[in-house]
Amino acid sequence: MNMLRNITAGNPRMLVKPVLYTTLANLCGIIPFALLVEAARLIFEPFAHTGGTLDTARLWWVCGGMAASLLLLYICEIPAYRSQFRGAYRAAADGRSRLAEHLRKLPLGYLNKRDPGDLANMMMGDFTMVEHGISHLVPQMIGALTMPILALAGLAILDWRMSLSLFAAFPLAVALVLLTSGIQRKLGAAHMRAKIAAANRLQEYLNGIRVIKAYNLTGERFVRLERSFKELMRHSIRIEGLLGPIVLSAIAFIRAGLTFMVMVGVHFLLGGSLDVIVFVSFLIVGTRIFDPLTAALVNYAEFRYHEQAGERIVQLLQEPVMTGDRMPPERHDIEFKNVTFGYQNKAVIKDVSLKLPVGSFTALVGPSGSGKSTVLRLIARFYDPGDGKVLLGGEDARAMEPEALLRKVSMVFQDVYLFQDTIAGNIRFGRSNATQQEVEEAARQARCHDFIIKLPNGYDTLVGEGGSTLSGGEKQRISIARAILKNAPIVLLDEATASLDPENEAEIQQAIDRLVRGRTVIAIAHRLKTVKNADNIVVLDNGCIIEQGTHSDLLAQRGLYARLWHLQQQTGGWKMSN
Ligand SMILES: Nc1ncnc2c1ncn2[C@@H]1O[C@H](COP(=O)(O)OP(=O)(O)OP(=O)(O)O)[C@@H](O)[C@H]1O
Repeated sequence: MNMLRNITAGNPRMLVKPVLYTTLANLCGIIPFALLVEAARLIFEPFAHTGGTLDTARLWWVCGGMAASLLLLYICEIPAYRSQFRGAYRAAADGRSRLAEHLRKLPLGYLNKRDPGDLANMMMGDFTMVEHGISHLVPQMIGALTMPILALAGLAILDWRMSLSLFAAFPLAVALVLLTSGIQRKLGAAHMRAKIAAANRLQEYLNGIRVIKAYNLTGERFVRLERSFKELMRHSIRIEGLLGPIVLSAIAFIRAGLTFMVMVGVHFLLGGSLDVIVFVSFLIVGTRIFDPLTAALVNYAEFRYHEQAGERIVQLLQEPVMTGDRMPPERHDIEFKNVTFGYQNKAVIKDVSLKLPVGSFTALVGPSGSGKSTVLRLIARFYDPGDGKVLLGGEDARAMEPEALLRKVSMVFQDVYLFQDTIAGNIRFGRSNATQQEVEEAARQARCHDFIIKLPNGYDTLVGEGGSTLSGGEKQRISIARAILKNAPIVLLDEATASLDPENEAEIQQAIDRLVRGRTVIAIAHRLKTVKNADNIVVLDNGCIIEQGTHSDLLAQRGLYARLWHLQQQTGGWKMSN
């Protein structure tokens, strides 16, 4: 049952139709075969028994029956074929959507632990294996087993001794395959790991191609990629090299069964206890069932390998998603109550308590790695705190439905991701049902309308994956337009202007001013002048709040903020660092 659950990526019920239709088609496939045996019996009858005559009328009926059964077989095979392929592609398409949905609901902490290439490989590669399993391996195995099982039953009626001798070695072949299934599984798992590692290294190579070129890491120097390919080659050779002899030995056992049956048959024939026609029937059937049985064994080994791909999907689908089903309240103040949080074991936010009243502008400043981005991630509930609580409108965010909570939050980060879509489509990610007018109004407020209409296709211009066809400043403004369109009451900003030229910076600052008006805002600031007017400036150091207050309060305290302020005043103040 586990195997069936795995090969269908957790949905074994979808096998019902393909299995039923395929079994039916295979049963129909037995009819011409049985008629062939009957035809052989009729033809050999006159030679086997003195005085026997050829029953031509019956022989013609048998021939007619064979033709009719071929037509029936064709009719049965169509729904079988359709259900196999429809089932396979539907299972993969539904499964991929289910997994994508599940990934979205998993805590970011879980996703961070996994290589993105691993997940991409699972989405495409593992589901392709599931498709192949359902469309080819399952039906082939059914086909390969139906005929021999029925033949065994039919032949046992004719002569049980012969039937037994034909299948005598079969249990040995099955035992060999089953006993080695542990080794097969281990080899399959190692091969799959090597395949995923190679896919990950390839993705890393492609993503980092600019750095690789810039540092001349191409060719032999990029050994990681080469090593992963060689490792994959080694595992591929090992799996074939070890599994091949096992399957070949099993096939040899089946072949031995056929030879054994011939020897037993000759013995009984010479002893007079076996009818020559029965012997001929066994010879016809024996040679015909050899191929499907061999195919069943090869299929089984392949099936176990494909099943592991499904198992990986099933395991991922069982990872617990973020809990919480309460709707967030209409109050939009935020409070951190003694919050402690660490990505792994080390705490990066330590006992932080902080209040962000409705409509206030709070700035987070502090050295690199002090935990500013982590505070934003906790508000958006990308993670839940280890200790303490994050309250939204006075209620614990942990009890809230993560998606409903995210609807309350707009985020503008330094690295903007634009999807491979039109500019309008990208802005509409803020609110999918927005009209063109609303999209353009948001773009105007975000100071990007003017550059958009100068593009060849205006709002319908396609931007590449990751937004690579636009400048950094343009991408930033589109992401602000997106946030303006979303119109959420809470805005999280990771200082967007840090790496831009002054002209772009001024435009983005104006766009941000429009975005934050009247909302609860928390902004990470690297340059202190951008948050001089904030209602509250919170200074973080090593995960702790060491100072907070308005700009003038903090200058008066003469602490870290005051020191950094003066430093930035003297240097023209770029990004703050340790
Ligand atoms: N996904 C993660 N997994 C593990 N550790 C992380 C992760 N993200 C951040 N950290 C660590 O947590 C600490 C705080 O990181 P955070 O990004 O919150 O700091 P920051 O103040 O925003 O830094 P910066 O100003 O450089 O962006 C750092 O030591 C960082 O290395």
